[in-house]
Amino acid sequence: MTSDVLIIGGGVIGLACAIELKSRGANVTVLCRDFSAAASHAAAGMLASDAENIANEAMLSLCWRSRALYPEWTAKLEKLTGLSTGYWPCGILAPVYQQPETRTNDQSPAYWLDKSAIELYQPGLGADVIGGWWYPEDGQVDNRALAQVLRTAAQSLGVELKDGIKVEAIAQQQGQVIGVQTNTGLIRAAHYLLAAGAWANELLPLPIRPRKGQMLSLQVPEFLPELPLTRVLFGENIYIVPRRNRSIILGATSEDVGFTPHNTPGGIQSLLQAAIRLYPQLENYPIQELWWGFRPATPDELPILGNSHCPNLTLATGHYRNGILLAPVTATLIADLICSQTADPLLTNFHYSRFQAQTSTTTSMLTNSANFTNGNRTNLSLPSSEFHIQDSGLIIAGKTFKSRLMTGTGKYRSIEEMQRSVVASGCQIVTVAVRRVQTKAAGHEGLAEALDWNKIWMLPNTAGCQTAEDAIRVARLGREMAKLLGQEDNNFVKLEVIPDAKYLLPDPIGTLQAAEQLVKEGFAVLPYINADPMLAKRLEEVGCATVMPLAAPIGSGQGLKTTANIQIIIENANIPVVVDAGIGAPSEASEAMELGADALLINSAIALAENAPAMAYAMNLATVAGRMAYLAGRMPRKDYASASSPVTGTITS
Ligand SMILES: Cc1cc2nc3c(=O)[nH]c(=O)nc-3n(C[C@H](O)[C@H](O)[C@H](O)COP(=O)(O)OP(=O)(O)OC[C@H]3O[C@@H](n4cnc5c(N)ncnc54)[C@H](O)[C@@H]3O)c2cc1C
Ligand SMILES: CC(=O)[C@@H](O)[C@H](O)COP(=O)(O)O
Repeated sequence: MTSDVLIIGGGVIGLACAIELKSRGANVTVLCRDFSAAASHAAAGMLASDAENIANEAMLSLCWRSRALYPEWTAKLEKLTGLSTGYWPCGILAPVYQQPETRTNDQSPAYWLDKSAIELYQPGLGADVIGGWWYPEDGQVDNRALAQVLRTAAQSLGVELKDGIKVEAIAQQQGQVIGVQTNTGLIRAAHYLLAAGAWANELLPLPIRPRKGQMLSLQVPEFLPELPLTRVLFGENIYIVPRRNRSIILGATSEDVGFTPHNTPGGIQSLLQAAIRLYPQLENYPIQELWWGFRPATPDELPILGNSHCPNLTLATGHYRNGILLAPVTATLIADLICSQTADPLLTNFHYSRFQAQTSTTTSMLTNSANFTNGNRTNLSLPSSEFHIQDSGLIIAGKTFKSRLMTGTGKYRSIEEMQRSVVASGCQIVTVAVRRVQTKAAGHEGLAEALDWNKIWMLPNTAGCQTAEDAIRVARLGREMAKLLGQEDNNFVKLEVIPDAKYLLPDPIGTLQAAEQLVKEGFAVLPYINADPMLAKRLEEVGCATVMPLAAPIGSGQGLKTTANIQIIIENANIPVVVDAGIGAPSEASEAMELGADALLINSAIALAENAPAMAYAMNLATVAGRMAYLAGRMPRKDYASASSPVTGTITS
């Protein structure tokens, strides 16, 4: 199937664009990994152009234009589907506890209400509220209802919606996108739109980071026949959004913790405290639901809209706190651009190139991997090819690494050999056995000082721990060790719980127990496991940052002995799968990457090679080659031969 426009991402932005493009005559397909795992479902749905006090003029214009489109846009969608979006131009009231400074943006219609006026406007506010701003033009939409309406509308218009499809890479050739590599194969279109929200930088090196927000909802008690709140309350570190269906949404925290899942007691407590201070009677309302989501944040907090470095790829992402509000205007501007090549002047303010000094979207995966040198140049001479496939690199717990090969530090004949091998491997993550460094075990003296931790990310591991308790303790020591070596924000731990000395096979139960505890303590946990798909899923569910299934026992060099199970793990994982242990040769490293592993951890095969740095270099190339081959898409296996040259036109006697 080839469509005119293929959209990556089915949040409100992808769906709103799909509908607009379809209504202008395009054939549209939307690929989405999971329609409900989206910021669009997690949001509060405020349309807060004025209450947000936006200082950037272009952004303010964009927000105003979008808010102005809302009544007609939602009316059309509701007519088409017969469903309600919950659009409610209810205004936003922003109570304050201290005399406010002047507003950054004095162009918005905003009215100051003193204490007595605000009490009349909204009875029941906290006693220490001294007044507040009233923004009559702002409002809200029920974002979950809106997402459902958008899906229904898209379907009824004939947009092809494909759920459960993960785009793994954007394939490019000669400056054009030639297809997207997915978990179900390569899919092609004439034009592509990237609308993958907080996950966009898994596909292109755009500076988008997830900004987690925790939320909860309460229910208006039955003994209150009327809604106690009929407008949004926008307070300090809290907003309270009353829905017409008697839910009251409270949000939201703003946390820079990567894609760490779950609600936390601290997060929910801070919301409840702020909400009760602002509107005390909420204290007694029943709690309905808790959830969290990831805002797609850019460094300047403005979206990335418009053309990309490829003429047939358009960008609509990075909407951060205002994506629900900005959906209609984004759809209009993007459809103008794709269908009529008309670029609204406003778009220049949101072009990706404003970040170009910090990030290059045209660097290829080959170039990235080959040139990464930990500060020392390796002598890699890979061909600079324009037939590369864009690959953003490996993302673990919100941190991006260009290299997909991790190495260890043990078993080398000398520190100097280890240093040269680490450089030749091109790796950016090196795992270190916390216990051995702490006890200065043979071969580990001076190890911590031997590598430049400004350039290499330390992955402390719990090698030598036989129980969950032991591993938890050593993980905490590891975090301190990383801090001491200058990596203040390093919360990574490679979790190994290994009671068995002969095969060094990990204890699945101890690993799961330790992982659960360490995730609660804020660690990014990378558990070493047997290649067990069920265990991998459970570890993902408790919030691990990766899973690290073994290819074969540690140090055995037996190669990929667990292929079938690793394949299942890869198929089902939403977190990176790092094949760890047992790889003996570059062909095996490549094979694991060809299967779709996100990364490899290789120690013994490098350290025990006759020429360790040369083997490290070979493993580097094999990792890149395997990844590239995976992204390029292997030809299907066939039972019979099929001639490579044409069978017609031969000379017959
Ligand atoms: C707690 C919270 C409160 C918020 N409150 C508000 C608010 O009150 N008002 C407001 O205007 N905005 C709010 N926002 C922001 C708003 O939700 C987002 O800006 C908006 O939803 C972004 O929409 P999107 O479609 O770009 O991304 P998303 O809604 O995140 O959708 C992206 C989709 O792409 C899919 N995807 C990602 N990668 C791939 C891939 N490789 N292959 C296939 N599919 C992929 C994901 O599964 C997802 O379904 C809030 C956000 C949060 C988290
Ligand atoms: C260093 C480390 O973490 C190893 O325990 C890892 O499992 C790699 O195994 P190989 O040594 O078999 O590559």
